[in-house]
Amino acid sequence: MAADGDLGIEARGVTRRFGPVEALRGLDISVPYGQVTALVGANGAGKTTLLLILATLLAPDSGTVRIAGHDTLTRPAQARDALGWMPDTFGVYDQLTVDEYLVFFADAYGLPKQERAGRVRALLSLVHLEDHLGRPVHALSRGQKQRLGMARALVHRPRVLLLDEPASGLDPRSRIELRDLLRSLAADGVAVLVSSHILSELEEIADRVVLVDRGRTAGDHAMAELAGASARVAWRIRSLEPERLATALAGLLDGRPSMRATALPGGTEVGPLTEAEAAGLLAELVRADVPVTGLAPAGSALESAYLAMTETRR
Ligand SMILES: Nc1ncnc2c1ncn2[C@@H]1O[C@H](COP(=O)(O)OP(=O)(O)OP(=O)(O)O)[C@@H](O)[C@H]1O
Repeated sequence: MAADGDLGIEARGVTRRFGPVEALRGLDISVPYGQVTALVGANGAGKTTLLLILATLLAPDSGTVRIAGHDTLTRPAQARDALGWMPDTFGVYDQLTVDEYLVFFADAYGLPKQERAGRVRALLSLVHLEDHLGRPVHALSRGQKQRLGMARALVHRPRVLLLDEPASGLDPRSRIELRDLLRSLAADGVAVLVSSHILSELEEIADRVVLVDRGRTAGDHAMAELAGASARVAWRIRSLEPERLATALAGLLDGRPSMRATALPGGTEVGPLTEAEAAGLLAELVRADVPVTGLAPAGSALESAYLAMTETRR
């Protein structure tokens, strides 16, 4: 566990209500510097509410929030200086050009005038929007707006970065670039907190996963622990004789209700299994003379872990 001084974000016992809805019910979260932490949870779990509170845009009803060591209630300006925020929806500055938009935020953060033009150019190049200089923001596509939002969040070189669903509108290449950018920011010591429903992507980006369930923290895990050899995931098995495979699997899985076998166009999905269990299953299929031509993990380990964690609580 990281020491207090290593934490870019530290929130304790955060509650927030909207009328009768208890969006947050005593949530705790710690986000260390130098790591990407993923925030995952079902629709309505409270992720956006938490991010808005961390970004000082919404006040909690109770609890404490520290950004880069600054209490957001007593030292909001210092907290804001330390953090970059990329919301899931874009702002209301559509009439500005792409560069005017970034200059506006550079000014708002008090960037010295002589640094401004260089910083704006560097940011546009970082998010691959340099060809859009001078174009109005409203003429950008959704994904391009998201990339501009990323540049905006980084204008003042924040030590803490909050991103709400940053990959939702991005094309495949931009997603890979976002992943690389977040990894390099973490390598530079930034504390990154990113919420997303795309678990297979988070698996490649995040060092840690915080699971939010109905307004509370329901788990805090190192990705290596969830996605390592001991993680249980679904496996895809191919056979020259699918019917024989199905019969053998039905026998082998009988009496193991937590295990499923589903025939899919690309093979039969079986699981969840650890690597050792998958190897054991393969040996049994071979012993039963099933002509197996392939066995490989299917889907994402984080997805399986998420489904297992949310299942056990219902
Ligand atoms: N401004 C608001 N007024 C009323 N209720 C709200 C408001 N904002 C959020 N809520 C409620 O608070 C709960 C948490 O919402 P929140 O947007 O934080 O969830 P989320 O985890 O971000 O969900 P999603 O994955 O769908 O984006 C939901 O029940 C939602 O309906």
